[in-house]
This record gives sequence, C-alpha cells and structure tokens, in this order.
Amino acid sequence: MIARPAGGAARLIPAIDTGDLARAEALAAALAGRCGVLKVGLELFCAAGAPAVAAVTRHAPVFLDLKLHDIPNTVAGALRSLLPLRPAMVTLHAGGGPAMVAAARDAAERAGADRPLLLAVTVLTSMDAAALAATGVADSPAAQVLRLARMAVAAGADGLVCSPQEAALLRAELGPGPALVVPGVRPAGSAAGDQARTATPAEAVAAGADWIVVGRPITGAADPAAAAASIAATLPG
Ligand SMILES: O=C(O)c1cc(=O)[nH]c(=O)n1[C@@H]1O[C@H](COP(=O)(O)O)[C@@H](O)[C@H]1O
Repeated sequence: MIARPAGGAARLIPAIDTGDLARAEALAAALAGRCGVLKVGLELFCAAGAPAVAAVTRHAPVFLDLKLHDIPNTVAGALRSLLPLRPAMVTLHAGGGPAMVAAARDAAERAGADRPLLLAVTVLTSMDAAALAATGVADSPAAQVLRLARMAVAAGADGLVCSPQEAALLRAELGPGPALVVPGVRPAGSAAGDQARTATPAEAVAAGADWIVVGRPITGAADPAAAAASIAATLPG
C-alpha cells in the first residue's frame, strides 16, 4: 500500500479532470514532479477507460476515483476488475453501507501487500446542510461525515474522503489510523465553483489531511505546473 506522505508536495493530488486523453497525458507529464499522486476520476475514466489509468501511471501513482456505490457483489467485482490497473488508491461511497465496504476490502485483499488504499467517501464536499437535508439527513454535514466514517472504518476502509471542514473532527474522533484524503481545497483567492465546504491547502493539512486533492485551481491555470508548485510551497514540509 502507498505510504503516507511525509510533507510538502508529496501531499498534493492534482485531479486530472478532462475527457481528453492527450490533455490528460500532458497534464500528468507537467505535474508529475510537483505532487505525490495524480487523480483519475469519472470524467477521464468514462472517456478513455483503462488506457488513461495506464498513461497517467507512467508519471505517478494513481488515485482512481470512481466512487463505487452498488450492491456488495457488484462492488467486489468492480474492485477485482480494477486491480490489474494497479491503482494506489480507490474510492467507494460509504453510503453503500458496511457490507459493501467489507466486500470491497475482501476483493482488494487479492492484490496482497500491493493493494490499493480503500477510501470511503463520506458527504460530498459540494453539499451544504440544505443539500444534505434534501436527501433526508437532518443532521449537520459534520455529524453525518462522522457517522459514515466510523461505519466505513469499522467495515474495512483504510481511509476517508472528507472536506477540510471535518478533517480535525475525524482526527480527534478516529485517531491517526485512517488516511484522510481531502478535496474541496481552494488556494486563497480561487473560485469555489460548486464546492460548498472548503478551506485553503495549508488549513486542510493543519486540520489533519494526509493528502489534499486540487483540480480546477491547477488544471484551469495558464501554467498548471507553476500553480501546483505554488500550492505545494504553502504546505508544511
Ligand atoms: O472523491 C473525491 O475525490 C471527491 C470527493 C468529494 O467529496 N468532493 C470532490 O470534489 N471530490 C473530487 O475532487 C476533485 C475536486 O476538484 P476541484 O473542485 O476542481 O478542485 C474532483 O475531481 C472531485 O471529483
């Protein structure tokens, strides 16, 4: 399994969100020396599939973020199908429940010591309290994140995806064990876009994030490599 980053640029995971494989390869080449991991998400995977993962893996370990959410048997099968791509990290939705998380963990174990870090997504960083309430959850995002996080870790998740606003709570309640991967991160002055629960890169790390995920502030910059370097420079070494 991938080791936790010691600090600095190794904590940064740029999200290569594009449907264009050539652009993804160019971004991966430009960003590889300035981050620890590169994220392939739904947009790139739906456009270009396994070859996109192979292409990005040539530059850095890949966080394959497909947010699996289905019955346990189907999620386990999906995990088995993804293992040959050798992702360093994979995501599934904690909301699929403990049997789904446990089935994914069993499937991931087939890769032995080299298995991907299994990350459970809690409450999406794009959701505020009103959006959560619209799904039938009256609790605050923080309370729901903690509930899902406890369940997912008990069921076998190695780590959690949460917003920077819940990272300190999860560290305090769950200790140093679970890896925390934190999107919804915005350098000071950059547009939030559809992200609702945000903080700066340095704030996210101070709150307990092991890795931070940053997409548009890097990929939308005129010079993505320079944007990544300037974010990394704000992270504690
Ligand atoms: O699992 C994720 O990575 C994820 C979970 C979440 O709650 N929120 C979230 O934004 N993400 C991903 O993190 C990235 C954030 O991108 P930007 O908003 O452009 O920085 C996207 O690729 C999202 O799919």
